[in-house]
Amino acid sequence: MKIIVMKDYQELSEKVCELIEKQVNDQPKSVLGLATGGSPLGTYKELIKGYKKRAVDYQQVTTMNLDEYIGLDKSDPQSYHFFMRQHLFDEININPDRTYIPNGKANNQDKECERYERLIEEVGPPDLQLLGIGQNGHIGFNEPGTSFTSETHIIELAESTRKANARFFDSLEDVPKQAITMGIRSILKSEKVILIASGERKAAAIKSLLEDEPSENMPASALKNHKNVTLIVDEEAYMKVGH
Ligand SMILES: N[C@@H]1[C@@H](O)[C@H](O)[C@@H](COP(=O)(O)O)O[C@@H]1O
Repeated sequence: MKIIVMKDYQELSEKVCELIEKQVNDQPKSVLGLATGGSPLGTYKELIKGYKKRAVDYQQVTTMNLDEYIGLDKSDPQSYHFFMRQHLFDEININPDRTYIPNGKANNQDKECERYERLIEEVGPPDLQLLGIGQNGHIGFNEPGTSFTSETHIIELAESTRKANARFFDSLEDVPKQAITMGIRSILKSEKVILIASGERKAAAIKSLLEDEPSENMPASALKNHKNVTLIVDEEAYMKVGH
C-alpha cells in the first residue's frame, strides 16, 4: 500500500483531485468508482473547480457508486443519488445515463444486488475506486464482520455508523437501518483504489489498518490484498501511526 500524508484536508482534496483528473485525461472513457460521506466532499469541490478552470472533459466517463440507503427515494435529499447530483454530477458535463448507483427503493432488493454486481462486471469494474473509511473501519457500507468474499449485498447498519451519519439527517431516527453496498470482493475488483481519511476521528482506524493483521473485523484491511492501493491521509488522521 502506498501512503501519502498531506498537511490537511484541503491539500488532501487537491491531491485526490489531481489523481482523478489525471485518470480522466489519460483515459477519457474511464470508469470511476465514487464514494459519498464527508470525506470526498473536498475532492468533488476541487473537481468542479478543475472542470471550470481546466476544461477537464467528463463526457465519456462512467461512474459507479458504492452504496445507497434502503428506503430512500432518489429525490430524497439524504439519498446518495441526491448527494452525488448535488455535489458533483450537476456541476460537470457527465452524462447522467452513465452514472450508476444502487437503487435503495427496488421492490426486490436481492434482485437489485444481483443486477448491480452484474453491472460491475459489464460496465466496470472501476479503473479507479475512491473510498472513505468509517471510524469502525467500514468501506462502502461493509461493516465489521462482513466477509472478504462478499459481493453487492444488503447490510444492517451498525449503530455507531447510524450515529456518525446522523449529522446529515434531521434526527437519528431518520437514519435508515439498512443499506445496499458493493461487497468487499466487488470493491477489490477495481484496478486502482484510493482510500482517503482526514481528521483525528479517523486516526484509530488508520493506525489499525496499517499496524494490525488483516481481519474481517476491520473491513478496510482487505485492501492489503489488493495490488494497487494508495492511502491518502492528512496529518491528523495519520498521527497515531507508530505510537
Ligand atoms: N457509506 C459511507 C462510506 O462510504 C464513507 O466512506 C464512510 C465515512 O464517512 P465520512 O467520510 O463522512 O466520515 O461512511 C459512510 O457511511
